[in-house]
Amino acid sequence: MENKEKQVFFETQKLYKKFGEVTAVNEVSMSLHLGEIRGLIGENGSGKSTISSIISAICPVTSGEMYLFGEAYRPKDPGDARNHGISMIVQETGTIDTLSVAENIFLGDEKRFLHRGIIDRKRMIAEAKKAMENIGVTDVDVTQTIVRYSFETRKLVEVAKALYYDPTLFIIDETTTALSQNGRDIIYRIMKEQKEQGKTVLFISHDLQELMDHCDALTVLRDGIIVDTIEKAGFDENRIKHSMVGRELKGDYYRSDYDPAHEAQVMLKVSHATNEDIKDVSLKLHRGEIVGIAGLSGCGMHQLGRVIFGLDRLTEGQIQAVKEESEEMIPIRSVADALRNRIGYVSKDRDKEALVLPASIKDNLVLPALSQWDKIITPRSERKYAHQQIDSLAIKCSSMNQSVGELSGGNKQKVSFGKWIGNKSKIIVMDSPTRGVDIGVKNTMYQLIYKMKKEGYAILIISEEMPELIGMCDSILVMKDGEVKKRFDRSRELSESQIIEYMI
Ligand SMILES: Nc1ncnc2c1ncn2[C@@H]1O[C@H](COP(=O)(O)OP(=O)(O)OP(=O)(O)O)[C@@H](O)[C@H]1O
Repeated sequence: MENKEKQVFFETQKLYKKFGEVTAVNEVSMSLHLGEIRGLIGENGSGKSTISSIISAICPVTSGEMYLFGEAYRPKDPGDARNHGISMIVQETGTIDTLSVAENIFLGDEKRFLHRGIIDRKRMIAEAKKAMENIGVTDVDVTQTIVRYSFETRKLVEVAKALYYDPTLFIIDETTTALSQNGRDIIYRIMKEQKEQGKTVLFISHDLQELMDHCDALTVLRDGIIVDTIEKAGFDENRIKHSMVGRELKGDYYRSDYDPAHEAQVMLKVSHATNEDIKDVSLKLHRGEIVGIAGLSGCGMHQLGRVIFGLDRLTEGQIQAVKEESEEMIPIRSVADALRNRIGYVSKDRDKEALVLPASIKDNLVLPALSQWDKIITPRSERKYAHQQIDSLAIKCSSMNQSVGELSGGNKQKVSFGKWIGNKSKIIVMDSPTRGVDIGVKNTMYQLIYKMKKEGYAILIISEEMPELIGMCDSILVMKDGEVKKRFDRSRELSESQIIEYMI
């Protein structure tokens, strides 16, 4: 049932989008009202990003019409959409590494600072500062290159950029699950402010709870078709889940035992690890153990994952991994050391660090396995391996030869995760492993992680999602200001608030 009291200002009629043989969006007709926060939910690959990209003119439509305040709306490009009052935050990083924060904010709109044929940099910097302050972020130097900042800060720069243009429709595509609680709170506050000003937010997320908490209505997509639109009064977790996947989701979401036991053998040892982001971090990861790392943005947890995989260097301390079939500990100083010693790493920044976007799904899945397979690799064994991963993770694709860049965000994440499963890596660092993954597949991933524990893998999960850490880990280390402040062992009584106390 559509909300009748508020004014409809935006409509789509029979939007249709095909990518080759794939129908991503199928006759989607929806209306948005002024002053509402509308959630868009659906399984990975159900068409959410495609619809938003059509609305914001990032992606051309195959057929169908859009109307803005009753007038036909056919934007030529994202700049044109922005001029019509529509801005979007994309799921992946939408910023350019080599540019400064200010240049990123005004990318494509530099002409607004043209003065007698040259760009007035001073004014650009002042406006960029203002844009950041508008969203309540004051600790970013807008003259610095954006690559110096964390994933979260880069996302907030995109938010500042979108809001600078005072959009009537602000589209947020699956951004919050990549943010810490602090970053999420900024987004929630902005959504509320937009609503209070009589503007509209289209909010895409896989986190049912946040959708139910913050949205006025939810539109549910399945295979490119709208299957339901539910007003707040009718929000019910089971109804939404059922509507999304078309079946009942049963069983335990996380592991059901509370036994933190693991084997005695140390697989990974971090001793007094120190660099500009982390301070004197020591931990041990045993065979068959899952250790979680919790913390707020800037606490150093993502950087800890990077040093363990040899991506970042230490100034003091060391990382050691056990040598295969022995007790000997080998120092890890580079990615090559990490791979040789069977360490895998699911990066949070999947497009830049985890995947080769133009390469096929098969090649991406097989790549890390190649250096570790000891038998002869044939095209047939590669295909068999890729098939197994695609099936077990329900990767939605037209074939294993499809390029990863064409997949939906959640399906890319499944490839990034699948790369390290089933090969010979025995120590796996997972940074935000279920980012952007729908609830059905999240469940499969948790079962796989648990199975890996039982098979003797040593797993480190770095995550902003506390229920995931509490639900899956044998112990949780809480980081703050680069240091480990507290350790909790798995227990039925452990709660989010106990952990948060040490994060802030
Ligand atoms: N550039 C592209 N080329 C080919 N297929 C594409 C392209 N972009 C999207 N698709 C396909 O369109 C379908 C819908 O993808 P879309 O990204 O809209 O899904 P989504 O609901 O946003 O998923 P997620 O929750 O994983 O982000 C998927 O099957 C996807 O593989």
